Amino acid sequence: MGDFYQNGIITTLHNLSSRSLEEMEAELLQFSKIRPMSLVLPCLYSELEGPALDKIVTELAQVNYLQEIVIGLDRADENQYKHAIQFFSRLPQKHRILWNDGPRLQEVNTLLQNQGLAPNELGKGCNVWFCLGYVLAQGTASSVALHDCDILTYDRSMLARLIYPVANPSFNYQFCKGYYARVADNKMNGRVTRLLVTPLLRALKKILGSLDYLEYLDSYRYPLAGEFSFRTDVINDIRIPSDWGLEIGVLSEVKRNYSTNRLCQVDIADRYDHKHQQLSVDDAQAGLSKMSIDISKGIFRKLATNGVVFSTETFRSIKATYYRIALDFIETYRNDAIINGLALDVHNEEKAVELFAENVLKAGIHFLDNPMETPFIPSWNRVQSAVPDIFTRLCTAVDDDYREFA
Ligand SMILES: O=C(O)[C@H](O)COP(=O)(O)O
Repeated sequence: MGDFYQNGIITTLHNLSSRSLEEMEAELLQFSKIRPMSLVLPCLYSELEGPALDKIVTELAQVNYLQEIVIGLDRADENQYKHAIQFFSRLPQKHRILWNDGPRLQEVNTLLQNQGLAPNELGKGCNVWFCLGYVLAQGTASSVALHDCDILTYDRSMLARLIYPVANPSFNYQFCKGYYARVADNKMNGRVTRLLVTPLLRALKKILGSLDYLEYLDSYRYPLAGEFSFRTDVINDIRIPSDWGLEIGVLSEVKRNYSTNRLCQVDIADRYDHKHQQLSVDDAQAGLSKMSIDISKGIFRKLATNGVVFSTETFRSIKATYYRIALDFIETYRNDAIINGLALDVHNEEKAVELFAENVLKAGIHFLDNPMETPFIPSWNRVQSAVPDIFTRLCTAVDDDYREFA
């Protein structure tokens, strides 16, 4: 059991009791009569062959309060799509798979591309965007949860706790972010969150002063968590980035659209482990290196829309300040690890910080050189106004794929 401290400017919902999952699920089932709930699962075909997703599906098969599950399937050919239909067939809930690479959804994509409305980068952001469009098109869910498909420590209480704050009709939340400690195999993980995001936010506060946006982002205990939930109307007006800035981008968008007392975070698990990517020191287009560049660019871009003026010199100071603060954080993490009997490889931590420091500067310079570049996919409101029958096209494509191959 943790503490009950409220940090920052959004509500934190802690895990303070040993309340049974069954009791919580019984409540969720009641809520579902007033607020039908949907789950969105963005996944890669390779995750169907990995160790996490099979257990996730087994757990989800026991959930009785979900009205539908929408699975976004990336990087699958026809046979793999057919296999996916079979793989998910043990879900008793109504479920649909968006075969993103299939000819029907590709045709929808081309139509959007011709109007300049399609995502300009493939990946999780694009996958999530199409899934959310499909949820809107169905028009029946009023609360939606979304989580990653590589969670090795998944159990269905994660979903119950994640969706509860936006499912309980007596709560006023529009958006809720999950948090947890990424500790596994006796190690502290979450390298980008611990070593890039938190020290970068602290460095920016030191240089730019205590801006509302920075205080807000710093309130999230795990800003990069891929687990969040929201009321369906949030989808209409949200612009999400197609790159690794997805998580931070969603946090920025909900802050722009709602007052902070409609936003919260919830403790969803004691432990969390997932697939780990390479640091990728030699390739800025891959792994945690690309992630750190996309995230830094996303934060700088958002600060610019809040009136902050950047120059090469500012970015040099941000890099230097970030570097110093991040090194101090390594010491903090090291001591936190020691008191808990965990391992922490200080050399690897410093290697990551050196790379992230370079990338903070790279991201800054890139932003100055390309001020008009935007990874944002248009909101569904805008797409609907440009292509009024987009939802019918989307649903028809997904349903026809299913009919043809199921
Ligand atoms: O959450 C993070 O910081 C990144 O996803 C990297 O996580 P990892 O260090 O646990 O692989």
